[in-house]
Amino acid sequence: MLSTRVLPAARNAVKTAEVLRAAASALRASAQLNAPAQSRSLYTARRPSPAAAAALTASFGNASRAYAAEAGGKFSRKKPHFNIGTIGHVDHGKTTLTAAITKHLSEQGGGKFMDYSQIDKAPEEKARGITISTAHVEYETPARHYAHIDCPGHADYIKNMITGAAQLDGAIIVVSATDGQMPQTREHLLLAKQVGIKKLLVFINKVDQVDDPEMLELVEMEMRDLLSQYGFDGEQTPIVMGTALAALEGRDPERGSKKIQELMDAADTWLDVPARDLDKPFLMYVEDVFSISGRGTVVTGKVERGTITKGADVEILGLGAKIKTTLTGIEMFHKELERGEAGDNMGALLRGIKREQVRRGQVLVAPGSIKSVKKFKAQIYVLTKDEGGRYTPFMSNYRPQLFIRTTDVTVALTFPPGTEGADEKLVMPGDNVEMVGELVHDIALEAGSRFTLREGGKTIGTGIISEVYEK
Ligand SMILES: Nc1nc2c(ncn2[C@@H]2O[C@H](COP(=O)(O)OP(=O)(O)OP(=O)(O)O)[C@@H](O)[C@H]2O)c(=O)[nH]1
Ligand SMILES: [Mg+2]
Repeated sequence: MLSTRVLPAARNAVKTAEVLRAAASALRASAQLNAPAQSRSLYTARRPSPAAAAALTASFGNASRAYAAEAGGKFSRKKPHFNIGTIGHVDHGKTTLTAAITKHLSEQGGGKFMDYSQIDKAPEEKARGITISTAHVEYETPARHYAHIDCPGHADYIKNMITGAAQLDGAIIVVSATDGQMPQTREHLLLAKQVGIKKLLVFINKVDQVDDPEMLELVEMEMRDLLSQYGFDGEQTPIVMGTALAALEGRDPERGSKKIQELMDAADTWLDVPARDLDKPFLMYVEDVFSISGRGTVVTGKVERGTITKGADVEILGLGAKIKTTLTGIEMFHKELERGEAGDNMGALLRGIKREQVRRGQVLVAPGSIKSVKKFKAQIYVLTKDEGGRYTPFMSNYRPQLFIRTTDVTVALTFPPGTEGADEKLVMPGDNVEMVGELVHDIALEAGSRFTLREGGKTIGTGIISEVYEK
């Protein structure tokens, strides 16, 4: 059963993640303080990272993971957790559907009913200096535990999806039967694709307002076309038609609650729970490098994902390097370990590597699991001046610093080839724009990597990579 304590806790997801990060860095700091001066430990005195880098390297993906962990801790951990959301054009019924789902599932013991007004007054959260209003709602089916995100406005969806402040593993795109697909239906579909959402569900809402069954068929056909157009599975994607309002008001069960049940059954079966960080290929970012006499070169940093065991082959990647080596020792808090895993801050002893061969900004990875590239395509949200961003627009060939993990590299941003009027085109503060980036040094990047753009000491944008180019 749902605990009422979960909801306020969940709303504070971002804050919670901040606290967790602060705690983690305090732990690290104390580990350093406790290190004996002449220790042969892998943890020797560490240079403090610049404050800016510390703030920026914190990945916002963590916020939702912390959120999931926190929420999950109070539910049955046996159930897989899934981050779902409602997306779609203004007024098509996203919030009504969210409320209807909680009502329907609460009647089966799958959570607490949240009425429309509770969801609609979404609290504001801060992510990377950006204010986002997001309602976090929770419920469970017999198969899964869901955290559901509903945003009050189009701008909030854009920021949320790009920053990943409340990451979506999958989404329900709501489309009103009276209007069919509308501009934001398409924009949200495109964004969903760009941020790496693999599968969607469609809910065609307000069927009570349409008498002509052919009209409904048409909306469905159009949606299937549109899904395919944006690279989703237009044929197989479940499309459920119903009325969220009837479900919420407890009338017309044939088109109300039964359809909500159908939608949740489709969510349980069609939407795949993503691989947990632990199951992904190993990646650790290099924060610092030491030479320990008699032992060799040690790098310290955080394991972003995957697991590693002593004796495993790894690759040092980025900033011009691609070096195969073997990890001959793992240490955490002055203890030698056999295994490190996602979330650990560890020291890694590398065989046959000179101190000069490895540096901050590179990564240690499972060989071949990620590429180091200079060029990529990304979806970027440009902060407004009220969000601490630029006061003025920028043009093609703008060159801010790109911050990712422990490094920052100058990037030249241009419009994708074929963009009309690219030479005169302006990017305004507040815009969501797709751009091609070219870095002055190569770094390990892949689709889904999130980054921050800074200029003159302030954050001016945030982005997510949709594609990398090897040449
Ligand atoms: N007739 C009818 N009206 C509905 C249905 N679902 C929602 N509505 C109404 O449509 C209007 C918009 O619903 P919301 O749930 O606020 O839509 P939304 O997509 O969350 O809107 P924004 O958050 O403003 O983008 C409200 O007046 C709802 O009562 C339905 O199934 N049938
Ligand atoms: Mg709404």
